[in-house]
Amino acid sequence: MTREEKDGKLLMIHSSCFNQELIRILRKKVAGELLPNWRVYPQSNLHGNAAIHPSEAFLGNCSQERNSCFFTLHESKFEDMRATETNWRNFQRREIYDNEPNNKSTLMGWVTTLFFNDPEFGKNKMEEENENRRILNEVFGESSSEYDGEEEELQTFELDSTGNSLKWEQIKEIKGLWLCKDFLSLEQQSSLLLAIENEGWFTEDSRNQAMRFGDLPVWATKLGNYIRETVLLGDIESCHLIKEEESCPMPSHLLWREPLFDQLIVNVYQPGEGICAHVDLMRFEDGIAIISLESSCVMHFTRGDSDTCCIENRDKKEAPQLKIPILLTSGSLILMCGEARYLWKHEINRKPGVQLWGGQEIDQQKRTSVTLRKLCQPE
Ligand SMILES: O=C(O)CCC(=O)C(=O)O
Ligand SMILES: [Fe+2]
Repeated sequence: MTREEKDGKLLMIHSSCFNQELIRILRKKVAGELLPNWRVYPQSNLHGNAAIHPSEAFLGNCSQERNSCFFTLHESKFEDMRATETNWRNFQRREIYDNEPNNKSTLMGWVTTLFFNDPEFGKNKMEEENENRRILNEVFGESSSEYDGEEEELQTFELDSTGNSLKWEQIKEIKGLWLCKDFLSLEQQSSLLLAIENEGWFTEDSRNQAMRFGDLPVWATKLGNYIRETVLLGDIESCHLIKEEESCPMPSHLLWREPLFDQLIVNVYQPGEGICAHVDLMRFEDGIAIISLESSCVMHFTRGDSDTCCIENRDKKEAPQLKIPILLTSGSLILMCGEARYLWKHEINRKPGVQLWGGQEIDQQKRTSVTLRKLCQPE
């Protein structure tokens, strides 16, 4: 165990004006540059948000009584912060400001660190630790490698954030549809396929679909967390939409729900097999993710209600239905929110002659997809 893991440092970020911009700053500047191994998570039972070291040691209360060290960050001081990470015990308070060069900067929040090996702080009672761990598990799913039973599964699927931004493409014809082409590296794709294989769901050829509700396998929870990170860190291609909520692959009210996903479908398609045009059932909330593995395919989107298709076409008889093709390559992720989720049907027709891209027919092999959704809460 490294010193860092033993220390169980917890970095807590507080903000009264929590928004996407703050999260981006945190991800890029705090988690990405200063502490490359730290992750930013939402914190449902504390105010603001917390960045937690991957060892995800313990969850502590943020209070003066518990001897926490306060500091705040200022954009111009990041270099300085990197150099003086060990000085955080100095109880300095530094603040996070937005980064508008021409405007007066506004305070966006502040950061607190807790050092669990601090002699004063380290007198942790066992009970308290267990309770803290329970809360962590509830919020993030079990993730600590200290749990014996998970060891094997953890080894088969790791999604360590590189802290790098991945490119997101907004599909301009379909509001709420975003594509992240390089979501998973080749290595990550193989380890995800291995994790799926290890579930033993598809040992019989006749089975081509597996579903899980509620507690998802660890690898699926990790996948969900990684989706969240990728959205937060995302390199978003210049957008034609100006409204804040529409300029992000997942609106914040969906991105920060807990859990992000609690329903999983793995579909396996043999060449020629696909899925009919449909809108996903209303029992699922908004915000649906599909990860594609193995053979590429073209997914077609058509308006669910053709009457509302295009205003210009409404009066014309037999107006051609708008059909938008999206190429889903292996390792890609699409996110469907809002109109893309509710007003557009999606389908994969892998019959010969239909899977065309760039004027060429796609060479079809086996395709696997992972769909992650959140069940609606019962009324
Ligand atoms: O396999 C896919 O890519 C799509 C799956 C899908 O749309 C669904 O399960 O509802
Ligand atoms: Fe679907």
